[in-house]
Amino acid sequence: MAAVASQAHIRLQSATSLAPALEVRQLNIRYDQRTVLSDVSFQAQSSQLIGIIGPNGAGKTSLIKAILGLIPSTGQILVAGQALAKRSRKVAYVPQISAVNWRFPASVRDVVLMGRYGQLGWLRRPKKADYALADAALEQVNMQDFAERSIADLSGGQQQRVFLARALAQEPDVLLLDEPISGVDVPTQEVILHLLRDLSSAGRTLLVTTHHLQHLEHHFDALLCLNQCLIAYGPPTAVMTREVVEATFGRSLVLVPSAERIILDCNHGNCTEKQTLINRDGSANN
Ligand SMILES: Nc1ncnc2c1ncn2[C@@H]1O[C@H](COP(=O)(O)OP(=O)(O)OP(=O)(O)O)[C@@H](O)[C@H]1O
Repeated sequence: MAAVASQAHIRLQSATSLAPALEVRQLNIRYDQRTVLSDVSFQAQSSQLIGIIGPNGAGKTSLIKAILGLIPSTGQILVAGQALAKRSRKVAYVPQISAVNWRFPASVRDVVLMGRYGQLGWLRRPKKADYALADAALEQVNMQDFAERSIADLSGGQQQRVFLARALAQEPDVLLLDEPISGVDVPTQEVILHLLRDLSSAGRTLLVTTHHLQHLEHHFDALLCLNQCLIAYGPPTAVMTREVVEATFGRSLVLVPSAERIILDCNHGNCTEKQTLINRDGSANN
């Protein structure tokens, strides 16, 4: 009997190890009577760093929230081949900083320890091992010297790294990050993007929403282009075609890197539309 049970366990293990780190099947999201995302299906593998792009209102945040089970949706979400409900602790979330209100007093270490609560339950106190994991997560994002500081006293970029540490303290296999490089300066963007690459190199799967189009080719393994449905999914060089960009953003744009800025320019031969200059910090000048 024990042999049969252990064979079944081995079969389950090999089935789940072959499964993608994350699989979304025919996902539909509606708010009230309005569909905001329809029929989205894709797979993400271990060690992949995936950018989610699309215009305002495309459904990027909604996709992340649906994967986390925070909003109702239909379809299937599988984590390592199992239903999200069984593996939810293996999926961590880093919210958009602007969506978080950190006015209540909490130290950086306390915020990072919150990443352990899923494992602890609300009534159990953190143990030595939980503090060790929280401190290790702070070191990973190079914020160990700030452990005793109040989270409210940190800059946006520092807070972003603390939220990343909180997610890491959860020991996730899949990390979902909502605009982690928005609202921070260029050097901090680079620090965060390199951190994300280190995490994916260590075997994690990362899905990252971004409006910073200039980072796409250098930093992401794959892009998921959304505009109320999945327009395209694949390596940046394959995905960033004129047709896909037009279908995603509603007009044809060419990304031209220059030393100081990226020029988003209309690609129609007879179009008189003005250029949009996107600065390296992501802000736009028309
Ligand atoms: N709680 C909600 N109730 C009703 N509609 C919502 C809700 N949250 C989002 N929406 C709508 O769903 C659509 C998709 O929003 P979502 O925030 O997912 O887009 P997004 O691509 O993340 O946009 P942005 O780039 O502006 O952050 C939008 O039209 C938005 O108005």
